[in-house]
Amino acid sequence: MGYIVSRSIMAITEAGIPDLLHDGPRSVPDLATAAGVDADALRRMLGLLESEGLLTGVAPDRVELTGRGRLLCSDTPGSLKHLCALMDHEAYTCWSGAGHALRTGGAAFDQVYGQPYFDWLAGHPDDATRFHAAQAGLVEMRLLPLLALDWSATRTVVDVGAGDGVLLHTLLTAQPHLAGIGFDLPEVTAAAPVGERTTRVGGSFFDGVPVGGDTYVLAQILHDWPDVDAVRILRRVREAMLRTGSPAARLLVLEQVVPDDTRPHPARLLDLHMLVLLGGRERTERQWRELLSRSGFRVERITAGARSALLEAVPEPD
Ligand SMILES: C[S@@+](CC[C@H](N)C(=O)[O-])C[C@H]1O[C@@H](n2cnc3c(N)ncnc32)[C@H](O)[C@@H]1O
Repeated sequence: MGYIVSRSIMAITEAGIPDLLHDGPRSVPDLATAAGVDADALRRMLGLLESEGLLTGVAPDRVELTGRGRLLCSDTPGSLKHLCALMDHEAYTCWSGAGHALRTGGAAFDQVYGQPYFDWLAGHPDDATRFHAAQAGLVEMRLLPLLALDWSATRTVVDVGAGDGVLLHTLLTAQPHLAGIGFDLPEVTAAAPVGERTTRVGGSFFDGVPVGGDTYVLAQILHDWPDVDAVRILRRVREAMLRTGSPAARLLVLEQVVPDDTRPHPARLLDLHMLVLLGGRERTERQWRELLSRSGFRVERITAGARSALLEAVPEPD
């Protein structure tokens, strides 16, 4: 019955309740009026979330967020509000096909919606806008390991699967000597804002990626795909790097690393979500090393980050 908790968190967040509690405690009727929701239903949902440690004070009618609950506010550093938007709608509905994923090892989304997720997004621009905005909202934490790197040997960075381009924009703002190429599907690049010193290029990374970069970034891309496709993407990136011939060529992969032990870890949940949504997977360190080696890369370093690990690799020569 865990989804009753997660659906309640999504409903409360979508109704804007955490932001209404941002400045301090409020009564349930006051909150219900401000959010335009039913006061009795709100009290019962808040009661559940109080027992989950997200807030306090439902019975005395002085509702207040806890530190965990604050993660649902828009302006909390590392806010998870965007994750709620990302896990809702089609990302939630496709879990009704979890049995299909279990039987076949492939995406449940394709069975429930009749086509692969990124194809479906291309035909549903409003959902695509929500998806890319939610991804962009999570970039702030995702790119922290990138910002800590030495960028002095890089002139041009190619963000492969750049989405809205927020990661590239933030990186270029922090490193004013860099130019950027944001590469994604044509319909995504067409809808994305063009930042300063940035070129947008549309195409599929299964056909090839732009040449001309010293550093190539793959942020939350490879986990969308099973190994056979991830290797195809990595080989395309390596081809572009070898054709460019930059002496500073490096690949930066921002992804989860699934722990080898049995302790609970968000990467385990994301691993199954990638399976059900896309037929993809999260990987252990050993699996990452094997995948990159099979694709012609040598892993130089793996650094743990707050929300994503950073894998640094260089292309092996032909
Ligand atoms: C999980 S999002 C990651 C976005 C971004 N890198 C980030 O960290 O927020 C995956 C991205 O891959 C893009 N994508 C999917 N299939 C693609 C393809 N065949 N060629 C290029 N980009 C693709 C999607 O449009 C989406 O922007």
